[in-house]
Order: sequence, then C-alpha cells, then structure tokens
Amino acid sequence: MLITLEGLDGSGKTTAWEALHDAYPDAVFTREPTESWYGDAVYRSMSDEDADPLAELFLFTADHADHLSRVIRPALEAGKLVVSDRYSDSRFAYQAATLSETDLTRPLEYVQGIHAAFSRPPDATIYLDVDPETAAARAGATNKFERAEYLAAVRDNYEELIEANPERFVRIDATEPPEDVVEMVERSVERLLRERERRDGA
Ligand SMILES: Nc1ncnc2c1ncn2[C@@H]1O[C@H](COP(=O)(O)OP(=O)(O)OP(=O)(O)O)[C@@H](O)[C@H]1O
Ligand SMILES: Cc1cn([C@H]2C[C@H](O)[C@@H](COP(=O)(O)O)O2)c(=O)[nH]c1=O
Repeated sequence: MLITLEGLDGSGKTTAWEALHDAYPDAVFTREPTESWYGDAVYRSMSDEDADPLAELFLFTADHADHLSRVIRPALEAGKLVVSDRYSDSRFAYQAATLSETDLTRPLEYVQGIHAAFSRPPDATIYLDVDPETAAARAGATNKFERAEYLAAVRDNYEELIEANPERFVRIDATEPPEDVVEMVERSVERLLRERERRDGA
C-alpha cells in the first residue's frame, strides 16, 4: 500500500513522516525530491530564481520516474507499506501554480496528463492543511516556493485535487500543536491499513 503525505511547505509532513518510522519498522520510508542525482538536479533548479517552469516540471518528473522504478514499484511488489513524504500531488499543486504564469492553458490538467501515462497513484494521501502565511513562516523561506502568495496558489490546487478525489484524501488540521498532528496522522494510517486489510480479506 502506498500512502503519501502532502501539504504546503512547513505543514509538518516531515515531522509526521519521521514519527511514523517507529510505529512501522518494516515499512519503506521515502520522499520526493529524492536523494538521487535527479533529485540534486531538482534542488539546483529550485535554487535558480530564473529557472524555466516547464524545464523545472520535467526535472521533478524525471526524479519521480526514477523514484517509481527504483524504489516505489519494487517495494510495492514485495508487499511493503510505502510512506512517501511528497509524491505526484506535489507536482500537480506546485508546478501547476508555477506554470500558471506561462502561456500554458489548464496547467493542472497538463501536469496530471503527463503523469497518467506512467505513474502509480497513491492508495491514500494524508493532507496536512495549513494556511499559506503559517506555512511560509514555519518554512522560513529557504527556497523560492516558500512565499505566502505562491503557497496560496498551491493550496488552491490542492483543494481542487481533494475535491476531485475525496475518497483518496484524509485532511488533517496542521495548525494544531505538533504532537496532536502526529497523533492524528498515526490514527489515520492505522485506520487506512485496517480498511485495506478488511477489503483484501473480503
Ligand atoms: N503542528 C506544528 N505546529 C507548529 N510548528 C510545527 C508544526 N509541525 C511542524 N512544525 C515546525 O515547522 C517546521 C517545518 O516542519 P516540517 O519540516 O515537519 O514541515 P514540512 O511540511 O516537512 O516542510 P517542508 O515541505 O518545507 O520540508 C519545523 O520547524 C517544525 O518543527
Ligand atoms: C516533490 C516536489 C516538491 N516541490 C517543492 C516543494 C518544496 O518547496 C520543495 C521540497 O522541499 P522539501 O522541504 O525537501 O520537502 O520542492 C515541488 O515544487 N514539486 C514537487 O513535485
């Protein structure tokens, strides 16, 4: 089963992802951008204020393709639980926001269309919901995406994704204290695994 953690920068994904390690020692914990050379290229693009948005989308997408073939698909084929800190929804939400400043029409559909041909959608996605101002303040503007105005557009895209796939997303109020957010995430994962077991056994 593939569970992803999504949300704005600073929403607390990594805090929750780390907390889950103890509860699920046999699971595969992974993240995007990855630590491969494709991931390095992504970080290089993120540090360039003038990076071409379309070129940047394809760097992120190349990193995802490598992540899928090297980590995600083998782990799922081995029957593992996989928990990924960011995954394809990050591209849909972030790069669609970046591409909205170009001539490309319907960027959200465009980015989803690129993935449809080769990606593997998550079975469930935990969305840590936080307002853009809190997100930007927590994240500390360490990259060009961590600005409240841009994050507001990213959040609108996440909302569109949730509206289109309500059964896949679990929304958690990430403005609550960290220990409460972690507990809500842990309970959600427990419930998702129980439901999965019930479905598989039926
Ligand atoms: N619920 C919370 N309330 C207040 N601060 C929090 C909360 N969750 C996380 N933080 C703090 O916000 C900062 C970012 O947290 P974290 O790295 O977990 O977020 P993230 O979603 O993974 O961010 P990014 O996408 O930028 O990596 C950290 O300093 C963390 O301690
Ligand atoms: C996977 C992915 C990530 N991003 C952005 C979102 C964040 O600003 C950074 C990743 O930073 P982190 O602190 O290491 O989580 O990258 C993106 O724009 N598109 C993506 O697909």
